[in-house]
Amino acid sequence: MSKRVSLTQYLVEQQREHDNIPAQLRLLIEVVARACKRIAIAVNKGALGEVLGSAGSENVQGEVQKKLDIISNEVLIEANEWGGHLAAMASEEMDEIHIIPNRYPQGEFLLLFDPLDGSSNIDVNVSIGTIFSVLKKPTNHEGVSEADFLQPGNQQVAAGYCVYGPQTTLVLTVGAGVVMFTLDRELGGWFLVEQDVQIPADTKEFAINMSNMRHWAPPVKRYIDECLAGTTGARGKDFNMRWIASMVADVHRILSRGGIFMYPWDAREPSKPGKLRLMYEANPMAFLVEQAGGAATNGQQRILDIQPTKLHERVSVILGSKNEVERVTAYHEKAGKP
Ligand SMILES: O=P(O)(O)OC[C@H]1O[C@](O)(COP(=O)(O)O)[C@@H](O)[C@@H]1O
Ligand SMILES: [Mg+2]
Ligand SMILES: [Mg+2]
Repeated sequence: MSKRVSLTQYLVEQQREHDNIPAQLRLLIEVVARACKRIAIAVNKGALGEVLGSAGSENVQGEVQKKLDIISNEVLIEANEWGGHLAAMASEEMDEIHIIPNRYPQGEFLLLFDPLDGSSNIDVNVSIGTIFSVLKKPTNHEGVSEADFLQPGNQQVAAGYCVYGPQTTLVLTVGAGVVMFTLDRELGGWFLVEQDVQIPADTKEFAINMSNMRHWAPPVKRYIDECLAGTTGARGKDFNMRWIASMVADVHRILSRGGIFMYPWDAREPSKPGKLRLMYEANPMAFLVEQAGGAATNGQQRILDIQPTKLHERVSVILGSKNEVERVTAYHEKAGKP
């Protein structure tokens, strides 16, 4: 068997040879990876660990929280609080930002996460995940506030996710391509399995929740109608469809073999730009997808260029294989908003 490269080894080598991972960021990524390992263990125990089912509470977006949403959030907070790398954290499951308490050393980074993505799949034993994003705290003032988090995604210094599926895999970018590490449960370590991940520019596979079709805007309807028409329509080729309902798992498939993922604006709640969260879901995934040669827009503009106005902001998401994303975006441009 060829020599295995561990996550630590990979990060240290990147730091030494390419100077693209400062020591504090490397340590922060390792802490997040350790937290994901703990979440993976809890996910794996399932009913035996009494982690399934609803927690009986609601988060700031009015969604019912699952026990694992709360457990994963607590694991990430606890693991990252004392390390000295962070100034504050923000989570899909917390109304407000979590400032690192004074009793711990303060760091220069901000960590944002969707602790458990794909909550509707927890109890049915389908792949779920954790998504994270790292920003630098602005240095022009003392202390930290929510406003410090409101940076466009193009300011991210690292982003990634962990997918808890048949394998537990950590996918990471620090702005120099995308790498994947799989957890070896016996050894308890992460090992490099994929380097320089690339998304093919063309695809014949789309992912969208088709049950919302009647609520879509015309450009999305046009694109999907053309895919469904297959060889008999404008595209002249047949398409396949996949929808896992865990963004992490759908994006992981796209990073592995290409495809397009869409959770567009729809008319069910017209005042909301979309279902997915800009800061915890769209930005980190857009960073990864672009770093793998793909594209990510909200139909109007590059997701990474959106200036957030609030922490829990939602956004329409179209991402994956470049040529397909550009096609859907062009359909939006022709049609005007949304
Ligand atoms: O059930 P729907 O409407 O198809 O939504 C599925 C989408 O919702 C999400 O589960 C939202 O994430 P959370 O589970 O973190 O709330 C995405 O992962 C997924 O793409
Ligand atoms: Mg999510
Ligand atoms: Mg979630």
